[in-house]
Amino acid sequence: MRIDVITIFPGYLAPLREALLGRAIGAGLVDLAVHDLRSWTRDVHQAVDDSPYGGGPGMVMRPQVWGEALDAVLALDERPARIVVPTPAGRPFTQATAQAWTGEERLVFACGRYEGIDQRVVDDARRRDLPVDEVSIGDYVLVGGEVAVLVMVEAVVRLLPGVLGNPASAQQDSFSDGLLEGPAYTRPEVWRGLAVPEVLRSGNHAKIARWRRDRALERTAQRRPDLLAALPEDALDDADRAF
Ligand SMILES: N#Cc1c(-c2ccc3ccn(Cc4ccncc4)c3c2)n[nH]c1N
Repeated sequence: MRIDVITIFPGYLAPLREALLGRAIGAGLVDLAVHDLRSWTRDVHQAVDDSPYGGGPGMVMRPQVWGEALDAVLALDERPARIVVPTPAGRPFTQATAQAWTGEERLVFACGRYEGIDQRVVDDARRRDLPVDEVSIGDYVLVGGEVAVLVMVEAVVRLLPGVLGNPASAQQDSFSDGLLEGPAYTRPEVWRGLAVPEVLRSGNHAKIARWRRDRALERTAQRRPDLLAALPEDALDDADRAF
């Protein structure tokens, strides 16, 4: 997978070259390119924003600069790309989104700042039949798209084959089966008077699996009843319902 990020703060994306993601790049599983939006400005001040039509607070990012930047970055590689525009007004970015994007050959992230990017940039891309997703990582407001890109790239890349040491980890993630994952424990057996649940030390794999499923159902019911309500009919078996 090739990942391109266009931003006025390239340094914000430096963490993508660290740790697990850095190793995925080093192993050739991911190609990452970060581009400074100001490279496509033509004025001495390298202006990327202007006042909003209709008035209101803040500034809006100029369509000319973004249009030229996206055209140039898309032309760098012939692989088909999905354009991703983080925005507080976007559709929710979820584990399902991350999973779906693992099938993309290329992702191009457009990081806005100020009050966002002139809408015509997205409209122009869509009318050219380019796939564009306007997505939000959560119901809170950030200052720009860079942090959202860090979140989304990590969520996607960790799912790519060969990235995680043990692929089973991803299968047991929260949300992978529609539920939150339950509690985890490691040595010592007793810590500050708190013991590891006995069933986890029993060696009885059927009992352990049942206990873990019950804890996941319990935690999901307590913390995210919306996820429980959204489960498909056949997601819960009789043992689950008995819980
Ligand atoms: N994904 C995501 C986001 C963002 C986000 C993303 C891109 C931009 C570009 C500019 N801003 C600042 C801004 C824009 C409009 N209204 C208010 C503030 C951004 C915020 N905030 N919260 C999220 N969950």
